[in-house]
Amino acid sequence: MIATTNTAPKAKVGEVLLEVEDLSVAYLTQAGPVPACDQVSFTLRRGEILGVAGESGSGKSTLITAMLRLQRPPAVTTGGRIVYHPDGADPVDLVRISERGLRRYRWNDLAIVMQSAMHCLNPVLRLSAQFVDVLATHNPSLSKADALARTGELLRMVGIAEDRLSNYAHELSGGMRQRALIALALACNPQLIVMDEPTTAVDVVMQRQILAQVIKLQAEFGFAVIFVTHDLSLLMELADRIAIMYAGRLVELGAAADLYTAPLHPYTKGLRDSFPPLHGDLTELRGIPGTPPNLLAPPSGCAFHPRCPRRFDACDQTEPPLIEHEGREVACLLYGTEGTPR
Ligand SMILES: Nc1ncnc2c1ncn2[C@@H]1O[C@H](COP(=O)(O)OP(=O)(O)OP(=O)(O)O)[C@@H](O)[C@H]1O
Repeated sequence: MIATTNTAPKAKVGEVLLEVEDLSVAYLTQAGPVPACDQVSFTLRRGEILGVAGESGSGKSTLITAMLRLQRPPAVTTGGRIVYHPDGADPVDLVRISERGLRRYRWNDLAIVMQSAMHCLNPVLRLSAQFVDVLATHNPSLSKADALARTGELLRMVGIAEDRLSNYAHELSGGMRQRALIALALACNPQLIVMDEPTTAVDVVMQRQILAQVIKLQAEFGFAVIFVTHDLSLLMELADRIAIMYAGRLVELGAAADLYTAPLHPYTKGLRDSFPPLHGDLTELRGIPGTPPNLLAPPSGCAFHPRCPRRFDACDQTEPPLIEHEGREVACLLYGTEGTPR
């Protein structure tokens, strides 16, 4: 009998897992640094599902790749800390830990499912070989037969029949590849799975199905999830809390239902009104006029002010800090330090 899957002990659900503090990441381009992630801070608890939403180019992928230190040049982490609290051990700062030290946690504790499933699976290896490789690396004493049995179990968990074990990546549909990657991410019983929205090869219905499966597994095993998407209505269904990014900054963070039903930031409201609600009557969709800024030359003050229906005089001069307001965090001058809307 091989060890079955188990992850974060349920009793620990709610404890702090990760603290991201003032994380800044820039792409050092010939035209100058692009501050794609600018002093982002949030705390993630064990077993929590955090959604990260924002338009294309708002810095979501930059944030999550930097969190696991998987960014590639020209991206550079220019400041901040990512404090990971391993189960039963002292916290570590993932920004400063050695590459070797980091390897201990990456995949074992902190797994990521990237946007492009096709490119993450090895095209010349059968699925079975890829899983056995990963399992053997993390548990050298596992026999091949046990590794294969465990692979079958992992694939079943994400709804892939075992007869796919001998398939190559190109023989799988986009949705299956995505599921296979999720199974691979689950292989080492992680504490956290970070998922970037699949942008190609998976339609919206398939995306919902895959996510529903992840949430089911999450409920069973208790790992935390960070899920990145454009689609706020999807997060409203799945996430405990939602973080909204605009031009590399966190502009609102709060409980999913609060943020969706009563958004504070005008950008959050615009984003919400750009997607059809999952339930209820169809309403007219209103996009957000204008386009996200060029981060090489961002607008002065609040980066959203040129597109904001509620801007006032100070908005093009003062960059709003992220403050606490009505139980959530928001970066908008409409909400003063006294906590009252102006
Ligand atoms: N290799 C790069 N060189 C320079 N700038 C980059 C590079 N990659 C991304 N950027 C810039 O960084 C910013 C954030 O990009 P990022 O991909 O993180 O956004 P995103 O919210 O994940 O977008 P999407 O939803 O389209 O994936 C954008 O302005 C983008 O143009």
